[in-house]
Amino acid sequence: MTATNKTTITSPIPIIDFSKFLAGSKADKLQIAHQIDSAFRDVGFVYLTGHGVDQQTLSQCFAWSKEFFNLPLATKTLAPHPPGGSHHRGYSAPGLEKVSQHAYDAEAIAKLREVPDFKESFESGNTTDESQPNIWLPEDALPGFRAFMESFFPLCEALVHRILDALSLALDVPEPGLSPTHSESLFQLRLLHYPSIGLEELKENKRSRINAHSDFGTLTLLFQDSVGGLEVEDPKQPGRFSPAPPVEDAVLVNIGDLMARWSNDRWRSTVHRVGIPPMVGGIGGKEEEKVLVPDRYSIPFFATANMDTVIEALPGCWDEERPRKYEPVTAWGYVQMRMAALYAS
Ligand SMILES: O=C(O)CCC(=O)C(=O)O
Ligand SMILES: [Fe+2]
Repeated sequence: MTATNKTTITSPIPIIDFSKFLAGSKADKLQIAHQIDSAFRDVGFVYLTGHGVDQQTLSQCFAWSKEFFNLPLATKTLAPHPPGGSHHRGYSAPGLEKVSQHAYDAEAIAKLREVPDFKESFESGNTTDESQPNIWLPEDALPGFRAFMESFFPLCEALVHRILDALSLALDVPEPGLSPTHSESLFQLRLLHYPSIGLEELKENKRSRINAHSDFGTLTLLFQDSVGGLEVEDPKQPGRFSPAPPVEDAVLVNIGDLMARWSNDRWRSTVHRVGIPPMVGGIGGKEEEKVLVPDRYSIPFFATANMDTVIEALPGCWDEERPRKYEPVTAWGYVQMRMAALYAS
């Protein structure tokens, strides 16, 4: 089954009922693990329903996100994201971060930053992560926000671990599988707000929502509101994008670059971007002149492996016919290289 939403936008991304993995028999678990494996091989993305994070909690998370971004700029900047890319926590105002696709030299990064992403974000990590302490607003600026985010974080963390269990089963990674490689809290919960913007600005590429990029960790969970606009590149036809519309009760899960490398490119780290939503004439929608593209809110949760994990081809991902393609690298060395490109100095 592939994804369709209420306005029948079709997408190449399959929808899988993860409750059959979470609570099913051994045979059910194996079946779901193989389905996820095949989605990650084909498109690098999968929708999971029955993922165990309840809808009410998710609605609350979106409501908190809206409240946060509705605060005056002067208040939001009381939790400022530090300059540079090594401490990825706190609030980033529109225009600060430009997502780049494998551009490491200063000139290439400067060029990408000419079309600013028009979005603002708030990042938080695990409360126990001493390498990147969280940066919160003073409690009285938005009472309850911190407590909610601290309670939402472990729900996403738990889901990532169960998806890693499924992947371990698919590859026959010996017990305890991949889950322990994510035991040290290198996760990042991001609240994203794309403010309402004139359609022409997006069409004429004066500003973008989020530029085409791949994620650079292992797995990303993405919860999105009903606005749409997320698009994924066809791995077989670079430059051709199809919609990844919001699907009721589903979390979208995708592979990041580190996991693609770890799997010896069995799984794809697919390029994606946020463009004009179908409802105002984006890919898959009707050509209609509306002046304003509505606000979009999304909540990605990024996972990566413990920094000392040596990333070298996983079992089941290489053999004589498919030799190992990459030198071993630690997760930390790899992430640092990618982060440096995010915030040009
Ligand atoms: O807002 C979205 O749906 C996409 C966000 C995203 O791709 C990212 O933050 O890496
Ligand atoms: Fe992304």
